[in-house]
Amino acid sequence: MTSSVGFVGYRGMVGSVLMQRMLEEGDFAQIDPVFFSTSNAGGKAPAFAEGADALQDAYDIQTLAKLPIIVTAQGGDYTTKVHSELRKAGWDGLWIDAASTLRMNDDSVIVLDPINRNVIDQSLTAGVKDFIGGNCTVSCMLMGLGGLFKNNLVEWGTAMTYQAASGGGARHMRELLTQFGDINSSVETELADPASAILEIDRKVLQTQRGGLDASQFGVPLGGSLIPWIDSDLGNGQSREEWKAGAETNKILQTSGSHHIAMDGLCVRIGAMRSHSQALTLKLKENLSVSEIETLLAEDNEWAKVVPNEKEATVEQLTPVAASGTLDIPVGRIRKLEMGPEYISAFTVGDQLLWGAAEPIRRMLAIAQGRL
Ligand SMILES: NC(=O)C1=CN([C@@H]2O[C@H](COP(=O)(O)OP(=O)(O)OC[C@H]3O[C@@H](n4cnc5c(N)ncnc54)[C@H](OP(=O)(O)O)[C@@H]3O)[C@@H](O)[C@H]2O)C=CC1
Ligand SMILES: N[C@@H](CC(=O)OP(=O)(O)O)C(=O)O
Repeated sequence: MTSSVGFVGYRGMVGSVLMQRMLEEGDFAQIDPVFFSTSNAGGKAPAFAEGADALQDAYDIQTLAKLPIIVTAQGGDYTTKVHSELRKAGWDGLWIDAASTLRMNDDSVIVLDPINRNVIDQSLTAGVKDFIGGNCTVSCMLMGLGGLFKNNLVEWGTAMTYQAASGGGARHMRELLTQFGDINSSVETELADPASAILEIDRKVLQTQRGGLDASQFGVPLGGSLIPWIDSDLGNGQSREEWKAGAETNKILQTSGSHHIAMDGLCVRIGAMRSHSQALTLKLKENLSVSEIETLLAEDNEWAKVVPNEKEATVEQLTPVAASGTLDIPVGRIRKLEMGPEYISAFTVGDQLLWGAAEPIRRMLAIAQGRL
């Protein structure tokens, strides 16, 4: 039996990855999809959805309200505008959303089922209606290190992130590539001549970075540089992206009281394309051996892939290039730190469009429909 589901934002970057995953998994076999657009109501439904009706207006509350489930990857502004109107109109369907807007509301659940399936199931039973995908960095960290977090073994942690351009959206990815191209062009002649002076190349590159690059999306050049601030300024020295680490980790795990896990760190944008990486320092509650830790991580979920803390394996398997386009979450560089036997390092990488955005909401839809 099929059931109707509304999809908003299906053609954006996150939405496209979501559609691709749903097609790969055959999810549409049990869904009667209704596609919405904020810009092209009446236009053709996407080609992959044979037989689907024309695009509906994503701001038409009456049409939306006929659906038992709405999945959106349209963005926070859309959620802010439409979600409250729908609820005010009495709609009590399930709202499954990639945007951060509703994440920390008391009546919403952050979904990452390999980590908090119990919370999701209890919430569905209790009548919760808003299920929201987590921040990409937080979701990827918990997928890689779930074996420690779920077993209540982490006292506190810091995450120093290396976040890809895709976190800003498609235009940011294009800007990064254009910058790389323009930097290369500015020294093309010198690069072709093996005898040219490297300091002259360096001078010209810097000159291009400082004045000759289009940086309208990121605000400052990212190609050949980095940006140590992501999302808004909370005014207390912390960025909003950094705040999410503690807030969302604890909400996903439903920690309370003495089980609260202090999580903080610095979030940095780097010139990677679509996988976010992070270097973690964790203070554990117990003195576990490295092999015990690796076993816990490897056994926690089928996507966490422990990479031995050796040079060759690390440089081959623990990078954005290795992780991008896959559901694997490589986790490595696990070793005891000088600070004491309970202090460990770890490094993890995850495709922020898959586990970081589309996959948790795809799976939430399957759970809500009893398919997972
Ligand atoms: N980027 C990320 O890494 C993450 C994003 N999110 C959330 O998902 C939201 C959507 O992000 P993202 O997918 O990057 O946003 P996009 O900008 O790629 O897409 C959002 C919407 O823009 C409209 N649009 C206008 N022009 C185009 C075009 N040429 N191609 C495709 N779509 C177009 C589409 O709406 P329409 O069809 O109605 O015109 C689309 O649904 C974010 O705002 C955020 O809340 C969550 C986690 C990670
Ligand atoms: N802020 C993330 C992407 C994102 O959309 O995060 P959130 O879903 O928490 O707003 C990044 O820039 O890498």
